[in-house]
Amino acid sequence: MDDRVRVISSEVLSDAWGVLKSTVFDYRRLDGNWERQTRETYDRGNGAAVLPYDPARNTVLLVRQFRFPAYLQGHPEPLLEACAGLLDEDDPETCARREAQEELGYQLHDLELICVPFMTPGSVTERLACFVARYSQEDRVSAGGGHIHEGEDIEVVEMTLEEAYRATRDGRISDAKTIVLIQHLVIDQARGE
Ligand SMILES: Nc1nc2c(ncn2[C@@H]2O[C@H](COP(=O)(O)OP(=O)(O)O[C@H]3O[C@H](CO)[C@@H](O)[C@H](O)[C@@H]3O)[C@@H](O)[C@H]2O)c(=O)[nH]1
Ligand SMILES: [Mg+2]
Repeated sequence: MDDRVRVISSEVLSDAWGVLKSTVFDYRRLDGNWERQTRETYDRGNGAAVLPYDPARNTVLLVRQFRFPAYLQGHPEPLLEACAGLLDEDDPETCARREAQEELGYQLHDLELICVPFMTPGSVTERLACFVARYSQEDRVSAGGGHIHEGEDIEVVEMTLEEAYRATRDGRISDAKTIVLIQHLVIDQARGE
């Protein structure tokens, strides 16, 4: 795309938790004509998410936490999500393991990278490395719950994969990364993998 995009100018609108920029650029359309556009982008780094699965009991581990942006949108309750975090300085797998210890209180095995989607490509720069992993009850190392001093207030929720899938259908789970990972496990099971 480098021959179809020419950045003209970029302005930082906010540099607080993340960096919000407004960029003016010329874009060459499919018909060959150049068009000037302005787009805002929000960059707060990349992240990793992991859905641990216990094949012996057919269960998954999730976190339930308050998300202010979802609350603003009228979501009545804390969100049920796959455990996730921002990479900071870590590679995606190290981040996923770290977040699983901090938020879930579990040490995970056999992490498998499923996909690295853009979650909101129209405005947010972030890519999210999505993993599944294996766990058993013996892998519990702490109560989890996240960092209190960072305002995290996380409940660990275990449910059967079947129940989690039903929750993606009836709206109890409405977080995209979580839906992708649950569907991945369900499809693998249906294919006998
Ligand atoms: N002070 C402050 N803290 C913030 C702000 N925005 C988020 N935080 C806090 O910073 C912490 C970040 O925790 P992580 O576990 O590292 O990230 P996360 O919020 O769970 O993000 C993950 O999930 C997102 C949503 O699905 C993903 O988009 C992201 O990639 C990541 O994987 C959370 O306690 C969150 O409340 C902010 O504007 N200001
Ligand atoms: Mg998190």
